[in-house]
Amino acid sequence: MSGGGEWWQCPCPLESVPRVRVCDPKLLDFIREQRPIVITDSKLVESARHWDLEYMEKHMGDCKFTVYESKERVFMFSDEEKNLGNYKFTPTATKRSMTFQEFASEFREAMKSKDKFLYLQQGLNDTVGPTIVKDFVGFNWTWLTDVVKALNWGHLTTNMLFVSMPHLVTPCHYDEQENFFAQVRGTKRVILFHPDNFRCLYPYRYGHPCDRQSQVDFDNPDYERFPKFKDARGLEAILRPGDVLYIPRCWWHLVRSLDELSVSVNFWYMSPPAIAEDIRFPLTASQKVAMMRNIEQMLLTALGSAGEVSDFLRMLVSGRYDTDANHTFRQLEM
Ligand SMILES: O=C(O)CCC(=O)C(=O)O
Ligand SMILES: [Fe+2]
Repeated sequence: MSGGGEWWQCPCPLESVPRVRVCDPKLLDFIREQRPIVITDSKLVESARHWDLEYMEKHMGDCKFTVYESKERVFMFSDEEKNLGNYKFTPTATKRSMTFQEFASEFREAMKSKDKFLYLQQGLNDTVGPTIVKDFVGFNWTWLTDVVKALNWGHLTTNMLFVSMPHLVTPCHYDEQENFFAQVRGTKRVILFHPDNFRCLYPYRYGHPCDRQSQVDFDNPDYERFPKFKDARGLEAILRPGDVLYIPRCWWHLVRSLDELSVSVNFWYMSPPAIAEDIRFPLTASQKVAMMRNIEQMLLTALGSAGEVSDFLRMLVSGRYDTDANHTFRQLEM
């Protein structure tokens, strides 16, 4: 992927994510309909507005943070523990553990030497210093709790803290939780795709360490391998301090940090519990994604290897479901 300060050209056509004020009566409808929006003026993370490198270095305490280090600007997420299919895969980023003070000093060093890139990504917990805890308690939980209650979402699972050098990229992927993504400092550009772009974005298989990530390199798309990527249609949002982006579950997103230092905190929530009687047919695109994952998981567990799953799916589909259904009917009617 390209780096530097130039404006990155996304290969897909993009429209803008609507910006909606916190007091707008349509806000909850957007979220209920699972449409991404940028919520403004919520003051959700206002109490963290002074979180810069110096402040965090002083107040984060001695706890350890997960920091990814890479020679490239692209930080593809991977998890070897999820490698149930025993795929051969070498991550480009190294996962390290360090205090915030160590991170801050390596950050400054790397900004000068430009020989490596660092991205801190850590779930916030109560091991951070008391001043940060106070800022965290000062988040606008009153607003958030009311919204989450009105939406009937499940519980808050994680507040991920992202501290990034300029022009780093989290490549296109989807998560399985609802996300309020709050920009604290600096600017981020987020590209989003509706879950019905699944066939255009070619996720790695379930059981691969890069599960839920697109295989398409957005800087150099291989249209021969991934021909439907041409049909992908996205949305884009520029997030500045105070903006909160709602990323609905199973929506694809690619995130680029733009300036000196970017600090973001997300709020990952479990979706409303799926009660069998409440499931409406036909399924929504995100429910289909969830169903595909369940099927892939079941097949990998039952058949034991990625190769067996491949053979099984081919046997199921070849000459049967990969042909035009009407064509088959016409032939039968003759
Ligand atoms: O900010 C980033 O780099 C990634 C954020 C993200 O993927 C998320 O919050 O789900
Ligand atoms: Fe994500």
